[in-house]
Amino acid sequence: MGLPSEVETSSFMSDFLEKCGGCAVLDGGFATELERHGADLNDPLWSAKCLISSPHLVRRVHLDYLDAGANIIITASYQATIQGFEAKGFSREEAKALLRKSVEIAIEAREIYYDKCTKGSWDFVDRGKTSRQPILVAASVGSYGAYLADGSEYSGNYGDAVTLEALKDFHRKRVQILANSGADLIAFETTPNKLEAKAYAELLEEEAIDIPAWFTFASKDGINVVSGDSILDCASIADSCKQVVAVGINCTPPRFMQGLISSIRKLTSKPIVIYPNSGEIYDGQSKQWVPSSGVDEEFADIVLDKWREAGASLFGGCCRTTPNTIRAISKALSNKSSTINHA
Ligand code: MET
Ligand SMILES: [Zn+2]
Repeated sequence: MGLPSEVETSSFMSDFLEKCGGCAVLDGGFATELERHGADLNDPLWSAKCLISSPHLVRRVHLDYLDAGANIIITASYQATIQGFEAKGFSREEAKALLRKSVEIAIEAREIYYDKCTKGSWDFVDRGKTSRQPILVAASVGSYGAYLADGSEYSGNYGDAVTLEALKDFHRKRVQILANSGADLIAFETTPNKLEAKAYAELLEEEAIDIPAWFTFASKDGINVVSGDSILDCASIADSCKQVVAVGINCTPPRFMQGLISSIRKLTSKPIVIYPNSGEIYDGQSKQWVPSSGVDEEFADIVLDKWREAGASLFGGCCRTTPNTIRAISKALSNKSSTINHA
């Protein structure tokens, strides 16, 4: 298959959003939900450990989020790297197979869910024609800091020795594999600094990656990304990259979202994707989530309205959010679209 035409890539997300009724629902905290099912993720591979030890749980969590109303599910590859698997004693080929497996499990969950919907609901059969809720599988790519598992994921501080070329080399093979795995898009998540965003953009271009991607950044202050780089600079790197079909924020307290969405909106006309965490703060030293001193509203209707007005159109949850969060988002959005349709 050749490169998608620019027109095809640029309409990918708007076409999908139209099919979803204007806004799409993402899944919620993946690792969080694995832990709620009993997985022990205290490991350098974090959630990717379950690709080895409990793939059935990975499938279970994808299904839980699909049942909750997600239109986009994100694979368990956030902290899955060839380097990380090799450090565990896997061969290079086995490491690559584990990366592919993260996508295969998500695709399998989508098939199971579609089957269940077709068999179980009259709503899906319309005069002999089966209409299905569109579901995308997004292959997760976490940052170099996530691989280091030393807290730099949330400081964005890699030191001067880590150059643009080093970051590109670190991510290159994984991105190639995920791009050819059957996933619909690549989700570059929790991006902590401008340098890594630039590395992703250049990689997509150099490797002629032929599936779309989104870039989401994390922020601790609602103004900059976690490294202190300006969100405007980061968003403009994403905006200039033709394979990027959405730009946004993840794993950031809900209270910062409105301001960040407004900033990003000034820089790009691409769809804006947001999936905040619960508002608690991750302490990289103790590897624990601690309550924050700020005030966070629930993901209630009213907050979603503000985020929509500010310009976002894809909504989900990150760490410490659960299928209940996603169910609430899905319900709030479908209430809105039925109000609009019946107006
Ligand atoms: N998709 C990842 C997860 O939910 C994002 C983690 S952000 C630290 O587990
Ligand atoms: Zn998160």
